[in-house]
Amino acid sequence: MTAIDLQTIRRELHQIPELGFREEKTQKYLLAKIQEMATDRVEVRTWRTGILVHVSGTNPTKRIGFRSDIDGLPILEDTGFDFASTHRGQMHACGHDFHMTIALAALNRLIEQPVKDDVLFIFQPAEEGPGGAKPMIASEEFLAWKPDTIFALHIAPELPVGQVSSKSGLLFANTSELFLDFKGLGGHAAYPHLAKDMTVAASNFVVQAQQIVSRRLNPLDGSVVTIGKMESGFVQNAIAETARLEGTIRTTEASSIILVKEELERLIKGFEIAYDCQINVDYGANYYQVVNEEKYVELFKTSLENTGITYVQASAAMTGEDFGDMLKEIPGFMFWLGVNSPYGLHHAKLTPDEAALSVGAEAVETYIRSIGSV
Ligand SMILES: CC(=O)N[C@@H](CCC[C@H](N)C(=O)O)C(=O)O
Repeated sequence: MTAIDLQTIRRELHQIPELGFREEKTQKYLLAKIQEMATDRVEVRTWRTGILVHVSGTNPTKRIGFRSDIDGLPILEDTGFDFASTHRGQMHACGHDFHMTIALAALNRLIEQPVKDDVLFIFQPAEEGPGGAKPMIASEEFLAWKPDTIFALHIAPELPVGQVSSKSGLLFANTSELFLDFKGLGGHAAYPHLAKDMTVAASNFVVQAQQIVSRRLNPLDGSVVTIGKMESGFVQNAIAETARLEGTIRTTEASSIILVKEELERLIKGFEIAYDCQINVDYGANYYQVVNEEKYVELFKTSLENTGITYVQASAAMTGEDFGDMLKEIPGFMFWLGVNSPYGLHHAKLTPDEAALSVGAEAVETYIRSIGSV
């Protein structure tokens, strides 16, 4: 595939972002591209909205897995691109359009020039939520082709094009989604003393929850509680009877997720008394931390030595990834790919540089060749 093809594919995918487990158009698009390049060495299976592509090696002793996530986010795009999302309110704001394009490019090269080992390309749905990795790796389709080692990449807006980055050990945090529904007694805006105002309760809850991180957890353990969405009431002159908070918990220690949840539940009990209301909590999806195995990070670093790609040491980040659930079962690693965007991940103006597409494809192909041809 030429640089032009990569740009076209990325732009076409960018226009059709879909939320987790609803990636029907994306799946159809990917299947058509895979079909164009398939030979008798290639077998394809679908799992829900995901796809598994198996490329048989010439003399296999193991199977190498490369995973790309395929879903978008519920974010209203504001890039001004002439190839912006055609699905209003949904955007590839986490670079999964890049991840898929790079996977297709590497797949194409591996089909044209196979290695000794088998290679499995995994197009996984629902990374942003509710989590596709766990159910996918438990599926019959996946288990039939379970890789011996696995890897994945994620775009890094803050790194320049031409740079990749990783580390052994912890790369990404443990996560848990957080959904809170408040129910009190609504009323007229002019009579606050006769109502139980859920806007005030939820607002105070957001502030108090921040103190779990600063006052209840060991400061040496990294943790984050972020409320990304808040909704309450219907009109400016009525007291809100309901409120909803949506957020996420992140910790660098798997056990700290439990502590944060215990503290949240204490807070909930206190708020129910203080604000005379009911609060329902739902923890949604949980992802296990991404832990890279040193051996594979070293092999990756070595594989890049004769390319123009620069490897730099990463620090752990509080981002989450359900790829952590794959790495818990299958040894491997994940790396960051520099894409030099002035706006970060999950921003409505994320603008990764398309020059990074060929860098990503080269890094993936080079690594597979280096461990799959020996
Ligand atoms: C790389 C990245 O940005 N991943 C997401 C994963 C989201 C998990 C889940 N929906 C949650 O918010 O806990 C991230 O936000 O880090």
